[in-house]
Amino acid sequence: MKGISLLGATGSIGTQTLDCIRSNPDRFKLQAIAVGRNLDLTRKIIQEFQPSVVSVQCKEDQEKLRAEFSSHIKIYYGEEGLIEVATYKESQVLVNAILGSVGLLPTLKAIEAGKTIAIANKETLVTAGHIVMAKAKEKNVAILPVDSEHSAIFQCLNGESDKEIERLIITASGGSFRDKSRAELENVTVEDALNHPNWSMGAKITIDSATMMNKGLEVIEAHWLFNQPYEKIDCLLHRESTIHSMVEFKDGSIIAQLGTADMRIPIQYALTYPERIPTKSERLDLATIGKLHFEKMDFDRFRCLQFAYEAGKIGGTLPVVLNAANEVAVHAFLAGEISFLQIEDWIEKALTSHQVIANPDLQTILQVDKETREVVSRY
Ligand SMILES: NC(=O)C1=CN([C@@H]2O[C@H](COP(=O)(O)OP(=O)(O)OC[C@H]3O[C@@H](n4cnc5c(N)ncnc54)[C@H](OP(=O)(O)O)[C@@H]3O)[C@@H](O)[C@H]2O)C=CC1
Ligand SMILES: CC(=O)[C@@H](O)[C@H](O)COP(=O)(O)O
Ligand SMILES: [Mn+2]
Repeated sequence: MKGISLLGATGSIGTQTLDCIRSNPDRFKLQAIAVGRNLDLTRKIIQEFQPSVVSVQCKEDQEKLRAEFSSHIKIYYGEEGLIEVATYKESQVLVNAILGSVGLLPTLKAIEAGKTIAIANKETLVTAGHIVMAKAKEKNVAILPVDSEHSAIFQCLNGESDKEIERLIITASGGSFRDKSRAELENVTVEDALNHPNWSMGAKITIDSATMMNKGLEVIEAHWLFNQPYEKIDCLLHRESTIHSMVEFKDGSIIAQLGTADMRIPIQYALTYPERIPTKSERLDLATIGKLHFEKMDFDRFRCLQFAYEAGKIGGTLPVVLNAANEVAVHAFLAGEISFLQIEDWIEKALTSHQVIANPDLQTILQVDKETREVVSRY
């Protein structure tokens, strides 16, 4: 039986992880969960899965749940709670499906505690990939990708050594506005942006997909997970999201991973790796799909992707700024405070005004993250 700690249990990846656990009660036991503010769903999860540890975002909610549930369930809140969940002694695996850079610290603590990490949260690797991967190596801890593209690349690589790889090819759906010109983007609404053509996901990543920042974050994530230089990481527009990503090898062979747009497949693979077991997911029917389409990525059209490549290549604290500015700008867009195109303006302004610090330690990363949020919130 594999004990699982789950950060972000009430979210899109979190609830799909619960579905994988629910489908395999003989294999997995949900031991600990962290959630944000969705108490109604949290109550249901506690009743169904009876985790030993629960963490909520704020003290007020901790008090509410403490009054409702038996003292056998330990209820924490805030950063301390995230760490309690991530390092819970009965869990072998941490699924990091929380939103944003708040996922970094608990992940590092879980690595120190020797937990296997199933990582969906991109922000952890984007902001501190050098620290996370070094710590994982030191502690001999596996970092297993959940993000569909990275799971695809992981499966295509299947243990091939670095020197066999010619390039990684990350596919991109193009998001909600892939058929709009830049002029047409001037007046798009939040509702339009949240209408992803292929995937059902949380609001923030759906906006990232529309700006192409999601692909930018994935490029940086791939750089760290697969130890490849940015020059060997390409993106390809593929509107069907049927091929989740590919690897081209030295001999010219390209290996691709395909599947339906159902995150339960990569989530479950991270939980059962190296085994594969059945899922309830719909099967891919290529004869019905008929055709797959591919287009070159347009970096003028999708400026956030260009920003991410530049930030990744320069490195240091610049990816921290990229991520924090993006989180604040997307939040402002979702709140109706700025337009869609202002998201990239805010990110560009934050990047160009930042003095890069090379090889930052954890404290510096957390400080730059905090300062960037403060600065960008005042734009
Ligand atoms: N959705 C997808 O298909 C994919 C997502 N990812 C990545 O996975 C991560 C999660 O995405 P997704 O599931 O879509 O996001 P959602 O917005 O659906 O869920 C986010 C989760 O994090 C919780 N949360 C947010 N802030 C805090 C906080 N400060 N403290 C504690 N909990 C918090 C939310 O709690 P609550 O709702 O209770 O407030 C919720 O459980 C992101 O990094 C995303 O980029 C990667 C690949 C695919
Ligand atoms: C499901 C998943 O992994 C998302 O990151 C998804 O890939 C978003 O798709 P696009 O960013 O390609 O629109
Ligand atoms: Mn993805």
